[in-house]
Amino acid sequence: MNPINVAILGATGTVGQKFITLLQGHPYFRIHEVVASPRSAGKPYAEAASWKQDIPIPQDVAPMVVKSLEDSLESTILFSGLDSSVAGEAETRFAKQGHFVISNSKNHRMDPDVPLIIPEINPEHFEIIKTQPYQGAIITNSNCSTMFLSMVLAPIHREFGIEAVQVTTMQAISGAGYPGVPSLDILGNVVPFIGGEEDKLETEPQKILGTYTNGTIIPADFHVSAQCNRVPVIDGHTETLSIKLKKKASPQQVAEVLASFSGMPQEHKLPTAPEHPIIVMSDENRPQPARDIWLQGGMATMVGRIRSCPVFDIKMVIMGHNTVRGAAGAAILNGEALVELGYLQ
Ligand SMILES: NC(=O)C1=CN([C@@H]2O[C@H](COP(=O)(O)OP(=O)(O)OC[C@H]3O[C@@H](n4cnc5c(N)ncnc54)[C@H](OP(=O)(O)O)[C@@H]3O)[C@@H](O)[C@H]2O)C=CC1
Ligand SMILES: N[C@@H](CC(=O)OP(=O)(O)O)C(=O)O
Repeated sequence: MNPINVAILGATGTVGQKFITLLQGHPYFRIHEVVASPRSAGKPYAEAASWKQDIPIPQDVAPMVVKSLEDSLESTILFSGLDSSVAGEAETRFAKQGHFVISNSKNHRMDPDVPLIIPEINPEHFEIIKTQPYQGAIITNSNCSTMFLSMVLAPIHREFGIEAVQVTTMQAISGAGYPGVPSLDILGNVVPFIGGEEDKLETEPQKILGTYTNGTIIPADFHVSAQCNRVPVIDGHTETLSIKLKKKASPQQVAEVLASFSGMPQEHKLPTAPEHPIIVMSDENRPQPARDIWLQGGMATMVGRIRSCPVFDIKMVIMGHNTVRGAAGAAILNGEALVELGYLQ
């Protein structure tokens, strides 16, 4: 396959930098354009970005002149890590122009004709892009905490049915972008509020686990109650859950269903797919963000402490890399699925 040219929208940001890192040597995609705010536009990328990754800025990207949202773009796929203040209007405009926009931003996630894709769970939802009034399309991935939550709820819901979920998050500071949360607010502290986050966790999983019929996504019918906290961890969102099941199951049965879960990315061996999307850990003090986020290249959801809940039925701890599986890696996997399933004609 000839490499497909891609642009990174919001290329200088936390998610944008992760896109650039993860796309090095990608077998399908080649970075052709980088786009950011008027503050960065016109500068070489290396000068515009406050680079925070563990590898140097790739040599082919460093001298690229940053474009602005007003420029016309040449790339087929636009991976978007745009600030949500500008993502909504810009992504619509680019889709109208014929680009395939694969977005991390919240703006279009709940639009009725926009799929909210986790390809292990709902690749059939891609079909809805045919109903969009654009020459191109908009495809979204979920909020980062929703990603790990949905990944474990999907196999449990399929096997046992879910009535209700209570989730409490401990979210890393990289989730707030750069420069993000001031150091004096977060060092030695926990902030029990992340604007808009609880609403996303309470609505996005039902759309992802919903049923696609006749051009509509009918949301799954369980309730989620979420409480979200920012904690002084650099990368890795941890969540504790209690789940009320429709059909009773033992912790052992739940663990088996989670450990054996896989989907379309694994069947098609997509380049960014983790071999095992869910890793069930047996040590009683795992998963931990400082130890476990890079398992399966940062693309897995780690699960531990699966046990009975005296109030609901089952409780557990889950964790994943928020800027990889929770953001850039998820969007790249969606791009690979889009290509593999033949939607990019
Ligand atoms: N961090 C995470 O873990 C996750 C983030 N997301 C979402 O991804 C998106 C990006 O997040 P993140 O990378 O953390 O944020 P950052 O604040 O780190 O980066 C924001 C990016 O948007 C660009 N931008 C800001 N204003 C404009 C503008 N007026 N025109 C064009 N570009 C602009 C910035 O460019 P410049 O540098 O020039 O200002 C920068 O490249 C957000 O919508 C966020 O909600 C989703 C899931 C997880
Ligand atoms: N709000 C998330 C990151 C994020 O930007 O989410 P969303 O894309 O849903 O706005 C966090 O703070 O960790």
